Amino acid sequence: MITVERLTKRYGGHPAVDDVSFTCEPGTVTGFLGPNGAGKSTTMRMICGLTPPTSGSATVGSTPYRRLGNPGRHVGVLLDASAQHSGRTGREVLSLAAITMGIDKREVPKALDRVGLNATAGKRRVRAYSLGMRQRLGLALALLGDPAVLILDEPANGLDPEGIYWMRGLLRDFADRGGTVLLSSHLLREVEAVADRLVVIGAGKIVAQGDKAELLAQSGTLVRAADPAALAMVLERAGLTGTRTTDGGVVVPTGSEVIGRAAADAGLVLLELRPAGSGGLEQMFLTLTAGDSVKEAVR
Ligand SMILES: Nc1ncnc2c1ncn2[C@@H]1O[C@H](COP(=O)(O)OP(=O)(O)OP(=O)(O)O)[C@@H](O)[C@H]1O
Repeated sequence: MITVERLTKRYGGHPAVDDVSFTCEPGTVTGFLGPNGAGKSTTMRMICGLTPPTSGSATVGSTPYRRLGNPGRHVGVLLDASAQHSGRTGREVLSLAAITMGIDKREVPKALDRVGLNATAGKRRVRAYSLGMRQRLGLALALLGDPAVLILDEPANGLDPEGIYWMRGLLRDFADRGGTVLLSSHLLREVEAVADRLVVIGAGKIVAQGDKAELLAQSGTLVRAADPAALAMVLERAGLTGTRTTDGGVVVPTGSEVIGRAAADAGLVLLELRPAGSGGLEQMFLTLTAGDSVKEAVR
């Protein structure tokens, strides 16, 4: 369990993280989503005791990270895949961590195997690793102490599609066995595929959070008509404001019945009328965290 209460971090007068509160429950994957510079890394660094908060608090299993004895046995952390000493081999990185955590070194080959790094990769120096291999090594390190909680900052960066699919399976399995996962990304699709809950942050503030299915259900109705101009007029007359999707539909923040009746009254032929689902979440993400960097996030 991770509990974040009113965390705030100011740099100079600028709030990088502003009054952020959320919890991550055992058995769930929480997707921490926001565009570049939104405050995800700063929040995670505060949870892990690396950045002191200006105010507020964070606990892992009801204890502040810095007060955890042998923290690697409680929480696995991957904040920066390139933080490892580049002159060490993957095996050495894990062996040193095993000694620090009091873990049998025989666990090291198993840890490498768990993340798809073979014996040859384990003997190579980290400087020769691709970013994807570094992410895998970082994940092996996070999992080495058999923790109940995982905190991962953009772990899919540098992984190829097969690697991303593999990682989703690993995180899903970890949560299904009772683990708690907090996973950040600036890519909606990446998080949406694996998360049970979403926490969306924009400019340091939480802009939405909740159960993924509930957020999807709240995300409006997608409507598409044979005559888009006539649909626009019908919506306007009904006092509804929609957001155009890239493929010609309109997401309207209301239920399907209101739109269906308005269209029927106007004799308008509808081609599609359904819960907006992930398309709506995409629109919500764009609206809530409006800014240029967000355009990249929904690709
Ligand atoms: N050490 C620091 N000193 C000053 N400003 C900082 C520092 N660390 C972060 N910031 C600022 O805080 C804000 C939030 O940054 P943060 O790295 O937490 O965002 P992020 O959501 O993780 O983005 P990204 O995905 O780009 O890493 C940004 O405006 C950033 O410039």
